[in-house]
Amino acid sequence: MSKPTTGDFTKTAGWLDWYTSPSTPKFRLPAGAVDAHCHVFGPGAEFPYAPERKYTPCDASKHELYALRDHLGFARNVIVQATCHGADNRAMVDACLSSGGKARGVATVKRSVTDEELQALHAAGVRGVRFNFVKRLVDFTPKDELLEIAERIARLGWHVVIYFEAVDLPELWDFFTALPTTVVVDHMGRPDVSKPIDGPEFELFLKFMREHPNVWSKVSCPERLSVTGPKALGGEQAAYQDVVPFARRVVEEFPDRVLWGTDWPHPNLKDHMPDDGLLVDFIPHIAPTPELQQKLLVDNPMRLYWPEETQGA
Ligand SMILES: O=C(O)c1cc(C(=O)O)oc(=O)c1
Repeated sequence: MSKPTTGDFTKTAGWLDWYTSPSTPKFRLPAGAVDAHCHVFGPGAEFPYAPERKYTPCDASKHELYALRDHLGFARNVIVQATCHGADNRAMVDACLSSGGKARGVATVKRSVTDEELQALHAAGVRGVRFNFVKRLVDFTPKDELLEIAERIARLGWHVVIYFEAVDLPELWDFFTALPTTVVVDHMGRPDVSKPIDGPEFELFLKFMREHPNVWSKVSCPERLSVTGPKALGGEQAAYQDVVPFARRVVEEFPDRVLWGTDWPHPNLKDHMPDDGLLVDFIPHIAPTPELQQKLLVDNPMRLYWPEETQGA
């Protein structure tokens, strides 16, 4: 992979660029595996970053994403709109459209989006919208506005992806449980993995999934959640051990409602940039059997993003 650029933009101070020479994973992904959470950034010269953004990244183009997909052994991608592009979905849509059917997308839209625009997003491969509640990433959007969007996209058969931090789940509970669609939680709702797995915070998250069969979770981002590591660098085969019990618990209890993604190009990491090949080697620690791996990496994302290929299967 070539070196990242930033076009006319100046990166946020301390920005870490993606890892340019990922190792070849030792773990062999099942055929048809989907990287169900990744992003594209710009390139800024072609797809400018949004004026309201909270960070300015390095560029991370569709070409780099496809190269990573092929290198790691994934068959497809789900490209999630990154907050640095606001509700301007052009970079994500362009990446979906030029993937030859190998990418689907999750968009960010405003209440003012027209039905024609939603139809165009659908035609490009978008199958969900993302609602973000992480305060360092976005400004607050009123919940009645989000509910109105959710009701409109439900008619298209799309789902809602939510990103929030564990401490905020009690306050967001009523809103999340009122959503009329499948609801996919980013990065397990960001548990504090230094707290006990059977403590009240993670128990609330498990209860959220247990009591609401429309709620799914991405068991992604160990590199973001880990406190004690070790880091996925230098050939480490047992990275982020403190995250393993949390992710494994979700995979084992809800095997048909979990997704996995690289989160490339890993926005806003402060400590280190992981080797994406070693991140793939993390998967069998949290999904230890071939059956769980098949569901996590193939069956579940295909059911959600390419249902037309799985119906009747
Ligand atoms: O934790 C983050 O900083 C982060 C940011 C974004 C985004 O800016 O869209 O997406 C993610 O999945 C994670």
